[in-house]
Amino acid sequence: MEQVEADGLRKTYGETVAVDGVSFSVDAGEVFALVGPNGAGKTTLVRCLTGTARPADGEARLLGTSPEQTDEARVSLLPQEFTPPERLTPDELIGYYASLYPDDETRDTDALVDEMGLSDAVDTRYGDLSGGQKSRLKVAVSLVNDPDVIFLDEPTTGIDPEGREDVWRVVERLADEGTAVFLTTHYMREVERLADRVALIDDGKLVEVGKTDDVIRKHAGEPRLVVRTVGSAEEAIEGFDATVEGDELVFEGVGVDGIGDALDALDGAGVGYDEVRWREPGLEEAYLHLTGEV
Ligand SMILES: Nc1ncnc2c1ncn2[C@@H]1O[C@H](COP(=O)(O)OP(=O)(O)OP(=O)(O)O)[C@@H](O)[C@H]1O
Repeated sequence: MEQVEADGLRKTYGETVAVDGVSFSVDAGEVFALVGPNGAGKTTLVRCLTGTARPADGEARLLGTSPEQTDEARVSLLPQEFTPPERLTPDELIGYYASLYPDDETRDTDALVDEMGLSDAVDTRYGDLSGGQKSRLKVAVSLVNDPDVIFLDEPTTGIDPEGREDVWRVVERLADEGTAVFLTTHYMREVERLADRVALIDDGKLVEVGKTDDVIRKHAGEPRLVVRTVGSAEEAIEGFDATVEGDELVFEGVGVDGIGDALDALDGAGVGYDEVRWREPGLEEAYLHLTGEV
């Protein structure tokens, strides 16, 4: 079932068109990622969908109704700018947010604290937590009401890799349990790991929406084998379908199966090399192509 829908959504601030005719939908159990450059319109789009940037033109629907009429207890929003009071501890903060909802509609808060890796810090004041602990606590707070739809606006910014992994596991579990997750992020690895579908917004418009794998296949370009030659790359290139970049030979379009043959051919031609790199392009490359940055 479609939990979030945008149909021709448009939001202006004076002369600025922050969101410009955006349409898409997010299903239950789906992780939908929104990516785009700074100022592209991501936060504004989240605000239109959650009813905090109104009025907007076009239509936004949340759990089948307008954002203003949606049952708030079934929705959660973790905004970028959420800053809890410095003096509250995780225990107090989570307890406070849990108290805003009926008991049977909240998660087990001890389990939540544990899952977010905060058990050792439950009594530490927010102001004394590390940056990563603060971010994980904010995600934990956004989960207390066990929402059917959750909007996470850059939830892992400033978190170390281990803490990010904790957040990712929670997001995966949420989606497995049927929650619709709307995620904005600047980390393409996060999207590759979590998102069923990705939308790229640039200058207020959706430039691409699709399954993450399809978007990568369509826009990321070819894999590259890069070989650093011992002698001159200019001389070594003779007879090879490659290009020279500095002291390296670059073979475009060589898949993982082709690496052995390419190196055998170099060996056969007596070309020495001391470093070989191969990379399958991912969402990062697709993003850069789509935003015209390469
Ligand atoms: N309340 C507002 N008043 C005026 N202009 C705004 C307002 N909110 C957003 N904008 C403008 O709308 C555009 C989109 O901003 P938005 O914050 O949605 O981008 P974003 O993609 O979330 O950026 P970032 O990745 O930096 O968080 C920007 O030009 C911004 O300056």
